[in-house]
Amino acid sequence: MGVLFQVLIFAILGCFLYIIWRILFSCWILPARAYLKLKKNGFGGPTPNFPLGNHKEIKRISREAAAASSSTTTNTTTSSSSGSSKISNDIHSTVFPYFSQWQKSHGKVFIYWLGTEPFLYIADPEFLKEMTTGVMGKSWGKPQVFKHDREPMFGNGLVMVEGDEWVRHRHVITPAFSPANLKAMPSLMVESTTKMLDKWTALINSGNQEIDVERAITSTAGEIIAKTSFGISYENGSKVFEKLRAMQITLFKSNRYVGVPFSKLMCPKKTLEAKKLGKEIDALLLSIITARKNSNDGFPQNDLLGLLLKENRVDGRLGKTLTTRELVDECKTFFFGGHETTALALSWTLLLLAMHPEWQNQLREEIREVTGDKEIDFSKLARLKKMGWVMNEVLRLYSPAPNVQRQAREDIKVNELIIPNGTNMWIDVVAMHHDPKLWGEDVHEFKPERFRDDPLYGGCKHKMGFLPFGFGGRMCVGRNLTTMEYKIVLTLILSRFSFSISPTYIHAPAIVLSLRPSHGLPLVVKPL
Ligand code: HEM
Repeated sequence: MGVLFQVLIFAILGCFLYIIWRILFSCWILPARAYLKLKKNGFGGPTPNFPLGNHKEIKRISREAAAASSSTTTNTTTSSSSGSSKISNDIHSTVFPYFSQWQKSHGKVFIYWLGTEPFLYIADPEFLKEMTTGVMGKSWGKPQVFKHDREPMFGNGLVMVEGDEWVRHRHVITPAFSPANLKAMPSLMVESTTKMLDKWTALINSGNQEIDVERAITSTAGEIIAKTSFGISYENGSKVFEKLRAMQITLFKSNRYVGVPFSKLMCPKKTLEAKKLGKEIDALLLSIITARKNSNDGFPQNDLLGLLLKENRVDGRLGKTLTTRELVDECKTFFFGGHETTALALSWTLLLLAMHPEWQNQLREEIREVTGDKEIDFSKLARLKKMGWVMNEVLRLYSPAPNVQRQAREDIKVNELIIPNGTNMWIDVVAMHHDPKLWGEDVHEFKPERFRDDPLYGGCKHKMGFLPFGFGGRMCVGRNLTTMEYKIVLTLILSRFSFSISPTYIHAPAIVLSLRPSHGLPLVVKPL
């Protein structure tokens, strides 16, 4: 009995010590090792504290920036219905105040810490080029530390998968976005946009001239992606959207301590809530996919789901196919990645065009030249050149995807430096898009003509300095679809309405995963 008891005590003690060792190893020893390796390479950065890393400082700087900007809100709010001179496009220090502050002391490449996770911050395009040259798309990882938060949103969809799995997913999905396959989509886009604009007319006729265009466009972009991805109505798709939105707010608006050991246990309610919403979305999407697979008429629709099902790309016997479970995750990715970013690109465009009525006129003129007062001919969209410049300039100033993330899956050599396997990277797109050294002293001005002689890079002094759709093999798969939607929706809006900024608009861009206007975008809209 006594011996048995002793063995039991030793076993319990052994387990306890093992758990303590595991915790110390992953929370302290591993991060300390990574820290030393990065330090040895000469990277500087703000001093971290265990176990919060730089979270405290991030929160302090954000608080101070918010207080400073709220005291100047009255200044940035427009003073007249058409006035806009006080809205500043210089947004980096508002949306990423801590990076903006740290850049001043540590330069454009440094290390900061989210909890016990070191991140290499990069806002230097030359460093980015050196680092990424020779690393294939499939060799990049996505930071493990974000996966927990992003999993309910994107599952194991294209945005999250890595290695050979990423190659398989990308191989299956890319053809669905080819220009030939997108041909069926413009009519769906016109239908949804016309419905939105008819509502605007009705609102105006009933004496209401102010419209929150961000809300309206987000809803329309949702309807468009629901139709172009799944051939379903907005009414059916809206259930998915409501849950996705609720999940986004739960995950990204709360005070979560990402990277801090056991931080998930600190907000168990939110973690469970996000998991529950994720499961509900999966069930809804699975029922849509199953209904399509079981439908007698095969997969006639040319929406993204139809294209993937038709070509035996799901549950097929060929090696390069997706399982139904994987397709659910891809659908979630299209739903989320596909509507919010496009809606934001359009919303920020309307803000900038409201500030620059001369550009509204220039675009209207171009539309007339290209369409000749007829309905839009989709084969002519590429001829809307100025609209292309405007789109690029908006994506530069207000990039809906404000950063790109990577994690090294092997040691990466950059000249004499070694970035160790496992290092997280945060590429600050907003910083590079607002860097006067890359764009000139007029960097914060809305000047679409930058892209006249250099349509791809807008005269940026470095080709890696303009990254609205990311870079390398993992560049956005939906950019053709988005450009088509952008040009169609904007053409229809400009053909029917002119708009100026409402006096109630408050300029407060903020990051909630994407770059959004915090208080919507009320515009004064007038029929032409
Ligand atoms: C203005 C609109 C859009 C912007 C600004 C945007 C931006 C981005 C960015 C920055 C990335 C990350 C690239 C990287 O990691 O290097 C990305 C990836 C991706 N985007 Fe978009 N996107 C837009 C529209 C869309 C649309 C309409 C869809 C689909 C319906 C879509 C689907 C995806 C997918 C699936 C990926 C992951 C690609 C991969 O990792 O292989 N995006 N996007």
